[in-house]
Amino acid sequence: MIGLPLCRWQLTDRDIGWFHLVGEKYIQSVTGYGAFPLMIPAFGDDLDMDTVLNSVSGIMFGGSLSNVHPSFYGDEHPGLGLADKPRDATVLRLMRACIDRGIPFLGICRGVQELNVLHGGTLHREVHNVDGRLDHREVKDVPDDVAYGPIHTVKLTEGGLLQRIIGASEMKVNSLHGQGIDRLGEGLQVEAVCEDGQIEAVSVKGAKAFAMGVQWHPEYRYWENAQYNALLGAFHEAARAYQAKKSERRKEAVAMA
Ligand SMILES: N[C@@H](CCC(=O)NCCCC(=O)O)C(=O)O
Repeated sequence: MIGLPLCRWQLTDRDIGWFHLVGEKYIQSVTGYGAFPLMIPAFGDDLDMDTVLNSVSGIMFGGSLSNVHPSFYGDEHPGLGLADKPRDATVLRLMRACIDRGIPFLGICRGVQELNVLHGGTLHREVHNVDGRLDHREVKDVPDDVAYGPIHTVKLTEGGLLQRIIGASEMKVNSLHGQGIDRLGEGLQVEAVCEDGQIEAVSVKGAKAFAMGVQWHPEYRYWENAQYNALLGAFHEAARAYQAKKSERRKEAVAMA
């Protein structure tokens, strides 16, 4: 079972409460690898962590139109665009727990930004307004497969985990984000950098399990892109290994009882 943390949005003006949701492409990139998605509500401090963490063999922190609220990286200026503090609070707890317990995880787009913030890093509020940076935002008024098509090149860190998974020194990726990593969080390893210098992928140094975030969207039609498929496949492989170890430990505990 792969956990998918949900966003908490208001979809109607009617007073019928909030909606907790995730894009279907994230669900498909779980079921497509033979796993089942566990939807994790954005309950923040009220989330029953033990139930979630005991159920999953990995967590995929997907993208969202909302931005991480700057108060989570020590900036008290108002946020830009859509906020989702319940998701921020939930995800930061979950990621911390994954790292502590050695549960494999993959952060995608907003997910890599959350990983950086968890490690004390900061975000550029608008990458396109940083000197020398490309515009990393979604190209509007084009078909979906163009908007989500590979648009710029990232260089993979020589000898890094991502480079070993992909088996190349660079790859072309899609780009649909306004924010991005500014100051790198402590304990993170840069895994990929865009041609304009923007950090595009990081992993947790010395992690007990797969612990990586990428700024692009490997879940978008991953079956048509061998490199996206390799990345998602590596995450799912780590989740299967984690699950096998967990089952083994349970069997041993039963045998000892
Ligand atoms: N809002 C942040 C994060 C961008 C992001 O995660 N986009 C996802 C778009 C929808 C999707 O395909 O899931 C930013 O702008 O940097």
